[in-house]
Amino acid sequence: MKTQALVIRSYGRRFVVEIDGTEYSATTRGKRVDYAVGDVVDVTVQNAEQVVIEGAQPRQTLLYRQDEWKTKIIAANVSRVLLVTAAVPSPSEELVGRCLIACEAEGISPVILVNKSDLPETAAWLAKLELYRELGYPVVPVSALEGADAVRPLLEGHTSVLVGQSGMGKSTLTNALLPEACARVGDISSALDSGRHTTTNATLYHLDAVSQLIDSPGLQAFGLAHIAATDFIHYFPEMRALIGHCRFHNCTHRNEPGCAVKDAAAAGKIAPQRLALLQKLISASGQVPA
Ligand SMILES: Nc1nc2c(ncn2[C@@H]2O[C@H](COP(=O)(O)OP(=O)(O)OP(=O)(O)O)[C@@H](O)[C@H]2O)c(=O)[nH]1
Ligand SMILES: [Zn+2]
Repeated sequence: MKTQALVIRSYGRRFVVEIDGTEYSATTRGKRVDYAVGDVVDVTVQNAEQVVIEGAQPRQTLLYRQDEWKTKIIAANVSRVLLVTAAVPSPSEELVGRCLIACEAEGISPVILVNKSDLPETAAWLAKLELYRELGYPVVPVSALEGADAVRPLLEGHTSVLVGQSGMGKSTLTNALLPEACARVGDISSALDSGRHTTTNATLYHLDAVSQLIDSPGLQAFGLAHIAATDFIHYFPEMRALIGHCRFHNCTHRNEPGCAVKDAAAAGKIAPQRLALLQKLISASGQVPA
């Protein structure tokens, strides 16, 4: 029987999909394995436990990161990214900036969750993140240990994904947010989890009839090699009005005279770390802007 299914768990090469609330273990045809949690896929049902994925329906959004060599899909069809940060252990502001750019590039609305608000170290980290609130990104303090209720209203009607460095509290948040009945992982997932070489890439949970939450594994870097050098500036909201105002159309905003972006930074209108990130992304892209 052929039908459609939702990918709810990814192990890299194997998947768990859901059809009408029932989980199936899924393999793919041939070498194609680039399916992601959140994908709606066409499947052939083989028996009560197994399906084969034949292909994917077009995606509304695809959140992924890419270094020089490798693409890492985070999730498909998400409408909201919850960027989970915390004052401990050692948050990276650059990672926050990069994740925001990935969201902007895909047209997904990001929210910065500042977890562990119960810790005294949080105040200083919140002060640093004030810049991002000024740029228009919601910055929401929360304590997963104390209940995570501040997050609930953000999830209604969305497929949301938790993204962030290891140890920031994504799993703790997920557990705090899940309705009691969903907290346990289904039988198929448990069976695959206990197998060999099963790196879980992400898991989708149903919060209610219209809201889904995807937990993704911790990341240490956020490669943006899929974005063209000249496109980066479009994803910095504070720089958009300056596009086309540099003297050179292929300005790298580094050493060129008449650079509108550097002038704005010198006048205090653009934060130094934002200019530095733009310059770094353009250099790292290795592409000479056309
Ligand atoms: N004080 C405090 N500690 C928290 C809070 N949320 C999580 N933690 C702790 O932070 C540590 C990491 O939490 P996890 O939920 O495992 O973090 P994670 O982001 O899922 O980490 P990865 O699985 O490596 O991606 C654990 O020791 C949690 O108990 C919080 O709100 N307050
Ligand atoms: Zn410039």
